[in-house]
Amino acid sequence: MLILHEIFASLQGEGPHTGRPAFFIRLSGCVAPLCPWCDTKGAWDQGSETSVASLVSAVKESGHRFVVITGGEPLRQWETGLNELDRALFDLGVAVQYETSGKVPIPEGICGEVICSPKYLAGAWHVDSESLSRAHHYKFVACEETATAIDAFVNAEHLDKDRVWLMPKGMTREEQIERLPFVWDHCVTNGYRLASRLHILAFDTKKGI
Ligand SMILES: C[S@@+](CC[C@H](N)C(=O)[O-])C[C@H]1O[C@@H](n2cnc3c(N)ncnc32)[C@H](O)[C@@H]1O
Ligand SMILES: Nc1nc2[nH]cc(C(=O)O)c2c(=O)[nH]1
Ligand code: SF4
Ligand SMILES: [Mg+2]
Repeated sequence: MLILHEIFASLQGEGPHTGRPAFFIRLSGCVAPLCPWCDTKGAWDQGSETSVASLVSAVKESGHRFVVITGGEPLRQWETGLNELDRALFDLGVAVQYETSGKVPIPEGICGEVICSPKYLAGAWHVDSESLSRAHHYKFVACEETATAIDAFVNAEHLDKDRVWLMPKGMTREEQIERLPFVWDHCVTNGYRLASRLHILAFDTKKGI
């Protein structure tokens, strides 16, 4: 059984697959320390038990061939059903992409592609550094206060800059637009990729999009 917050069809709004039609599965619950600026706080504790089989059926019925599994922190449910969902979708030939903070280890042998968004909170990084190497892309939440810490982290962990994405911090359209030039310049200076938050630019704070 998985604890599910919501499912919806949309476009991937962030990162390397931006603009790609996607079926979203948002699992419930996160792990400490929680991000004070999280734009999905409702997923921290609101959810209901849902079987793997019913989620597989929902994906099949949707007709989508690309599934984004997010949260909350989805990988905390790996041993209680997510591993079965991962394998079932792989067997169906559906492409899967995970959104994870990396606060919990990225499981060995995971079939889906992993986008890890390491969190810098209260002056420290909260990411399982062993599993960093299992991530395919790194997506940092960037603002004026975190830019230097991101640079230091990328260098210390020897991350491949071609797989490093900076995404402006901001849960509203206004914040996104305001911060975009700063993050753009920081990407130009440091050779990172820029990830917009297209769904926020299109729909602002609307939920389930
Ligand atoms: C809600 S999180 C869920 C997945 C996972 N817990 C994580 O943090 O990666 C999905 C994405 O939204 C990003 N995010 C959440 N709140 C944000 C904000 N206020 N500004 C920019 N990105 C944010 C996260 O960094 C992550 O890349
Ligand atoms: N459209 C859209 N794209 C997204 N990419 C990652 C999201 C997430 O909340 O994990 C997200 C989301 O909430 N909506
Ligand atoms: S790790 Fe992700 S879901 Fe959890 S509080 Fe941070 S941004 Fe929100
Ligand atoms: Mg989101």
